[in-house]
Amino acid sequence: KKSNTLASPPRLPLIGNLHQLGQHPHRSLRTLSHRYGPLMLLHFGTVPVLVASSADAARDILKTHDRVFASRPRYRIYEKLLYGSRNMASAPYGEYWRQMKSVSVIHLLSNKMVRSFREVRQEEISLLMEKIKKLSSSSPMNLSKLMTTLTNDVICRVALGRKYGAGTDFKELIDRLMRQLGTFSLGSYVPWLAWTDWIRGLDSQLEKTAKDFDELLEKIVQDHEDGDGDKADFADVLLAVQKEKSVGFEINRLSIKAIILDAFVGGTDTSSTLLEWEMTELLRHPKCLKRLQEEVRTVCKGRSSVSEDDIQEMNYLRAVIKETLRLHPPVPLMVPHESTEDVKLREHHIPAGTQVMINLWAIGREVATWGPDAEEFRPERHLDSSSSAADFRGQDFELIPFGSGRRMCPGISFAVVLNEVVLANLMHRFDWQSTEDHQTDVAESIGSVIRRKFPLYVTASPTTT
Ligand code: HEM
Repeated sequence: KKSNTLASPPRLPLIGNLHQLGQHPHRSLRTLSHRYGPLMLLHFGTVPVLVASSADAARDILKTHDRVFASRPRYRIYEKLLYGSRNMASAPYGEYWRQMKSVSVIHLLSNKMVRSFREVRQEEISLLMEKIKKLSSSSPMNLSKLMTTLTNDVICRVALGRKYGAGTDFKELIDRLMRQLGTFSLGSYVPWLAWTDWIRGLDSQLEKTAKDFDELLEKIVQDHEDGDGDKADFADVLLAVQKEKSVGFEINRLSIKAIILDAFVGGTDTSSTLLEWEMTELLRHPKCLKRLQEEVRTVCKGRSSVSEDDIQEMNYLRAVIKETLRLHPPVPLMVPHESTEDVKLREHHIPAGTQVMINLWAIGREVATWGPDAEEFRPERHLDSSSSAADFRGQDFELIPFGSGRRMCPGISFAVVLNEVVLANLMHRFDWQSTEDHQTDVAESIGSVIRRKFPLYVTASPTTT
């Protein structure tokens, strides 16, 4: 292996390695990496794609050469659905992205803003608890759906100041958007095959979704301009930033809508998926469920709900969350990156314009890091500080479910606070049982956010203490 060409699985003309991705690319790519190594070069159509499948390879890309790999590929689907990629998540690396990011980090997703939405979280959790209580007396309930509604409602209130439930079909619209973003478009990789997308009718569907979404966002922003503006949701804050012109760049209407869109695209499915997998794994591991319940109930003895101040003392809760993020990173192949310059990576020459996929799912299951029981759900491993005290905030490359480096998820604090307090309340208030055939069901959906293939049905009974 002295040559400095990267290992590549054999490819077909035209489509390259696309046929090897299968239904679940994170799985197929891991299998390929066992044969071709933690750093391999594939071709999606004619596009070179570097695939990293180990913590070391991820570190080389996201830390050592962070700046070179900080851009995003242009996908037709993103261009169509996300304001010509003028949202933060799909903007190419450069001045525009930097400004969008600084507006988000300073004004929308800072710890101070996250704290300011505490009441929103509490209210929505109370509503969820009421709903579950009502449903608990009848047949099994669809917990997946309840989790989706909760995260949609929280993000709606935070971003837009109110829920868009009955009356508008906002939920259907988000659903449609997320489904289409996850659609694999052959035309993105084989440009001269773009007509196959057209034949599939994809293009006109994408255009319709983009138009529907834009009309809705336009109306919402308009409402905020006309309103009294005493609340401080994302739309209010962005309009104020626009007025002040204080960030040194003029944020226009389109950027405002694109940033709001980012919160929905980046925050809704990811957050509900994590809750879904946490409950799935806990139900499959009753001992863990019991231990977590005991912890939560001890800390919150005598109180009817868990508050955010209580979480501090819940070590096992944090271990359960970490373990779920390890085995089920909601975005298993991260969001694709692209290099902007030629670079030498471990003796290999990587030309500018190479796409990069980091297989977080494979990294979380590396035996070299996690030991022979890497495939097992065992939260205890995170309590035993000697073996692995890996944090998931981007410093420890064995566990980077939110990415790392310049493009790392800016919504991490937002997501973690919500996740902790929802899960703790679910544990505190109810006893849980899965319906039998779902006990072992860990089948996965397709798309870029990987949730359960089938909804999680459970029965709940209110705790008596
Ligand atoms: C459990 C929840 C979440 C997970 C697992 C998650 C994961 C990720 C990952 C893996 C990336 C890509 C990082 C990279 O390319 O290097 C990302 C990017 C991003 N996330 Fe999250 N995320 C979550 C929640 C959120 C929330 C709640 C928001 C906003 C309210 C958000 C907004 C974004 C944005 C805007 C980006 C793009 C950043 C950029 O391209 O510069 N995410 N997220």
